[in-house]
Amino acid sequence: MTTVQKIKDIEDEMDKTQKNKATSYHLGLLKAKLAKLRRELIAPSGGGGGGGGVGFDVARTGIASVGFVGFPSVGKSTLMSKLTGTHSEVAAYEFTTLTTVPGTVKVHGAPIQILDLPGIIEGANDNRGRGRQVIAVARTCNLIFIVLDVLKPLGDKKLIESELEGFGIRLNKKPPAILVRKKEKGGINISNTVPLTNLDMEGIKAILSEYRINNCDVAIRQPDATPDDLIDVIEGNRVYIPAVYVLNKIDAISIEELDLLYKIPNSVPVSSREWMNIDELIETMWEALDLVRVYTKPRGQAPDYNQPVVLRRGRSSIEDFCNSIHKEIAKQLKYAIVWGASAKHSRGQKVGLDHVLEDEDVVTIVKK
Ligand SMILES: Nc1nc2c(ncn2[C@@H]2O[C@H](COP(=O)(O)OP(=O)(O)OP(=O)(O)O)[C@@H](O)[C@H]2O)c(=O)[nH]1
Ligand SMILES: [K+]
Ligand SMILES: [Mg+2]
Repeated sequence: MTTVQKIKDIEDEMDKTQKNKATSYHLGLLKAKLAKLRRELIAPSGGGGGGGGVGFDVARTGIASVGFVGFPSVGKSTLMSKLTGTHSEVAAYEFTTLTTVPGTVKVHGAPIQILDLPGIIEGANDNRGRGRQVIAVARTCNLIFIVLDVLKPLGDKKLIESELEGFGIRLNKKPPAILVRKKEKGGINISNTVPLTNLDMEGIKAILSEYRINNCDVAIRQPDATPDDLIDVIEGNRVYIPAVYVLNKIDAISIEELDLLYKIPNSVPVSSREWMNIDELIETMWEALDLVRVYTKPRGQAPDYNQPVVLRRGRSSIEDFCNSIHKEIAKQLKYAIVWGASAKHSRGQKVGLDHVLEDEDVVTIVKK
């Protein structure tokens, strides 16, 4: 039996199994088995897997990258070309784009790399089409634009999501607040700081046993944690990436139809070809990227608002700020003065290397 058939069998059995207390253990086992098979499926039998393959790996530039994922001919290249001014072939036939095409767009002073990708088809993680390479690139992006054709958005949305999920990409989700610490002995210890709604002891035990984990501490701090969350933590190779649903070709539908589309969370309706609502799309991109702009103020002078130093959230300390200007600066720092949201007061706060900056802060570096 092939892995794909085995997966299908388990999915069928899960569909047939009623979800209740008595079946928690059984369902937990099935879910863990399924996760292991899916891993087998995407693990490369020869060459790469995580890597892109010829033409898929492109040089990364800019502070963050946005990957365009979608079925063929939904308008990915039309959008990317107009957004960045970089040429990427557009045509009415499917699979016009055959490789990663990079471009750059400057948003609020920050250069953002845009990666136009080939269309994917259902069964991408079964390596049909170029799905595997496309999704491998998507896995390394800071934001994914899932581009949908408004004439068939909902069905396509589900399919694309499940292709990405199959590759360990978790969209618009935080890593689960679950800790699994394996030990040499002592059996299994499960503790939860919150009442659990989707996970019970039987289910947890089944999953651990399927992974042959006999000694460990499990600490759960998330009330709605699911068996899949636990499996994600055990598997450990998941990536958590924000996604925006770009509903393209709104020029082809009526206002009434458009009203319904607005109900899809994290979505922006646009027309790439007619350049409709692109401003909202860019603003949404900016917010989803969650970048931190820092303006430099030389001592005794006005801040330079034209050339922000752009940092990523979580890597926005004074040290990160110094390093992004020049490797030596952090060593020479006596202290920094900060104005803005991260500062305790408006007079300018004296801070050290580990101070965390916020978007639009102003910084003066004082050297030793
Ligand atoms: N009506 C309408 N047509 C569009 C829009 N954007 C793109 N198209 C058309 O859709 C077709 C496919 O556009 P592409 O940009 O090549 O689509 P793609 O997603 O890059 O396609 P592949 O690279 O083949 O996956 C072309 O005929 C475009 O002119 C839009 O906003 N409205
Ligand atoms: K096309
Ligand atoms: Mg294209």
